[in-house]
Amino acid sequence: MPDANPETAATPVTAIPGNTAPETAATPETAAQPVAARPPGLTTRLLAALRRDRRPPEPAPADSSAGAADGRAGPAGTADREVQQELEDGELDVSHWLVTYQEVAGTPFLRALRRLPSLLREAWLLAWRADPRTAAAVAFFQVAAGAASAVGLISVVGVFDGLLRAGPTPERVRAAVPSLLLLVGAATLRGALTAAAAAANGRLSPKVYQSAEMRLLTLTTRVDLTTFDDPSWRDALERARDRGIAAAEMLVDRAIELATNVVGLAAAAGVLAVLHPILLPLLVLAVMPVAWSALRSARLDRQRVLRLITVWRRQRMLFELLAAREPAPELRAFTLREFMLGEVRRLIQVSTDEEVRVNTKRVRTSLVGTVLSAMATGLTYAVLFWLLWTGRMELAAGGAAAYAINIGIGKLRELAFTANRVFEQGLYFDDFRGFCELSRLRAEPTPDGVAPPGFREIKLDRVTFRYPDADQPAVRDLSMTVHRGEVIALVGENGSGKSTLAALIAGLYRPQEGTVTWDGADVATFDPESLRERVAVVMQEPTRWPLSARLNITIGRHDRVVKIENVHEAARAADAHEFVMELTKQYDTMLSRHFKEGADLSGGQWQRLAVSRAFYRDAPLLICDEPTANLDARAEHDVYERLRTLAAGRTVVLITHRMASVRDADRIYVLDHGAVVEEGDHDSLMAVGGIYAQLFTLQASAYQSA
Ligand SMILES: Nc1ncnc2c1ncn2[C@@H]1O[C@H](COP(=O)(O)OP(=O)(O)OP(=O)(O)O)[C@@H](O)[C@H]1O
Repeated sequence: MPDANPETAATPVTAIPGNTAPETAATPETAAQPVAARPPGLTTRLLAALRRDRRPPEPAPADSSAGAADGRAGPAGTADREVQQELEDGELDVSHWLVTYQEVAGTPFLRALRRLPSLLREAWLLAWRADPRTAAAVAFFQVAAGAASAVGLISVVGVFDGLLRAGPTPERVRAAVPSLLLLVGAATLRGALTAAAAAANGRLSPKVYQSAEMRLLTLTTRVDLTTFDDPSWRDALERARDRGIAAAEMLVDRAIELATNVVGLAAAAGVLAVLHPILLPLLVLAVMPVAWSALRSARLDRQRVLRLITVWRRQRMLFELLAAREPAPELRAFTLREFMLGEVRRLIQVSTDEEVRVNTKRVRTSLVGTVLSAMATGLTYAVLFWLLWTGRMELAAGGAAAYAINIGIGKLRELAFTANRVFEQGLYFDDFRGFCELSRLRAEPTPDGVAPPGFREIKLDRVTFRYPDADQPAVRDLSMTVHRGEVIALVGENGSGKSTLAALIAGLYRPQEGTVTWDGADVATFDPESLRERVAVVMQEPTRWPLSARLNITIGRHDRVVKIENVHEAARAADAHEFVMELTKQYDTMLSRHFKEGADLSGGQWQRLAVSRAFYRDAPLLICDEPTANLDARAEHDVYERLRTLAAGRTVVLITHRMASVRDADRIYVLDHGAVVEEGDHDSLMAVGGIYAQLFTLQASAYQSA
């Protein structure tokens, strides 16, 4: 899979073998200097503005207008410090990439090495779960290719033995031929097996990715709805989605690479051990500078990522802003194009400077490493010559040993790099695993009970519900009874708990205290899916599904065979039919500008579609959370007329701030701070002269004076 993250996309992470050298790694502080020395940019100020938005307004500094005018000086000059403070406070969290990279950069090699076996086991399990047959095939081909390598190496001994024995040259060549043929055969077989392994891995790799992606989505869609309001879960989701899925795939790929290197190395080491045991430690000695330089180089790379991660994140944010449709009109209206592009250029310059700086360092590292490596290899060969000189080794064995040393050094070098990558991917994969574990714990319970097809009454008994991390309950100690066929209205000021109460009635949230019962049966004993089958909801902010107009209605009951007359009926009931018929392809029009011939709708038209969807669902309980907030007066009137007709035989729970729309409701509940403070029909509530009467009179007088 191509890596979609700018962080990694911009990072050719595969370290370059031989890219060695002792280096004085720049500290993050020194590297951050060029970034900090620049004037604060747009994103910095955007972030600072965001922060200011969330706080009570403060008196503007005297020079604020000047600062805004030049876009650099004045209050913007303090923006970097403010944002830095934000980062330290954790308000603007950029940490999840940082955390992993810090961990990678700081983990000692030996500790990383100890983790390798468990990571390899994980990789194997991932591959096995995704496609056991292909995983087994990859393993078989890799091991067989390694065995063919070993045979090839052993045959080299025979070739040297034949060529270097005493006697006339034609005879020596003849003696070497069988081993040479074996060598060619082994090399051919190894090539074929490696190709087969690559082909099998080509099948396995996307399957691992898909299986990880599906696992993530399955668990995400199964969690309790309140989990979406839990910041730690969202953070875990972001980490798992951004890097975890790709890490699962890469972990398997890197693990296969590692296994291949291990088999190849074992073959070379085996041959060397047979030829002369002292050659084994010599092989390790020869490769040490290479392994060391590989790790140094990788560490340099990680430090670069650490330094640039915020810059890349800002770049990505700006890129999305510039390429998205929603901000496009404002970008033009405020003639922001050049200004924003200038900001992007500035960020690109920062990262380019850093890339150049690190690349120069890596080249220097490589140079020193190569010299050290050459010296160590020279030492290995010196010992080999000494063995030959003193007659401790045959000349033929010496030739084969030189060949095996060469191969072994290559394999060890690759091994060092691959082990490093497995460890790195393992850290990201831990994020994925952590998220899966967390989501399993937060999964919604699925009891065996099935909700009845209908109900006579729904009863809430002393229900209290609190959002995660909220100080106060959104609904507190609330009791009410809703009967079949009634229209119930929930009114109250913003934040009084109406939507939360509606979600509790719909079974979308489970109360922490108290019970919700359908004809006496606690809904907590029902499979939540079966309960929701009986409920239709018009959300306050209905989802704008990027599907055809027809599907936008029929997904209300997606498992029912579509009859076009039912679709039209639902659309007419919500006043949506007329405008849909005016679209280019009527009900087949894609409702997204991202598609060819796609159309977008106005806020009110989307709302009418949402109401149509709920009508089409045809459920005994209909919950409408401000279904007409975006509708014009006539459409609103029509929708309420139809709601009343539709309510026959059903129960409608209506939330609205338009008091005129609720006066015909059978019962009106007035909420305040999550509790019912008034209850009754319009006339009785007006007679009481409480909150309802005040709100109603206020709106009525506003209309009259308008
Ligand atoms: N997802 C959430 N996480 C945390 N708190 C929430 C969440 N949704 C709502 N709240 C809080 O719960 C309380 C009740 O919110 P709710 O949306 O139910 O009110 P409402 O009466 O429907 O408001 P409005 O009229 O503005 O739609 C408010 O204090 C709100 O801040």
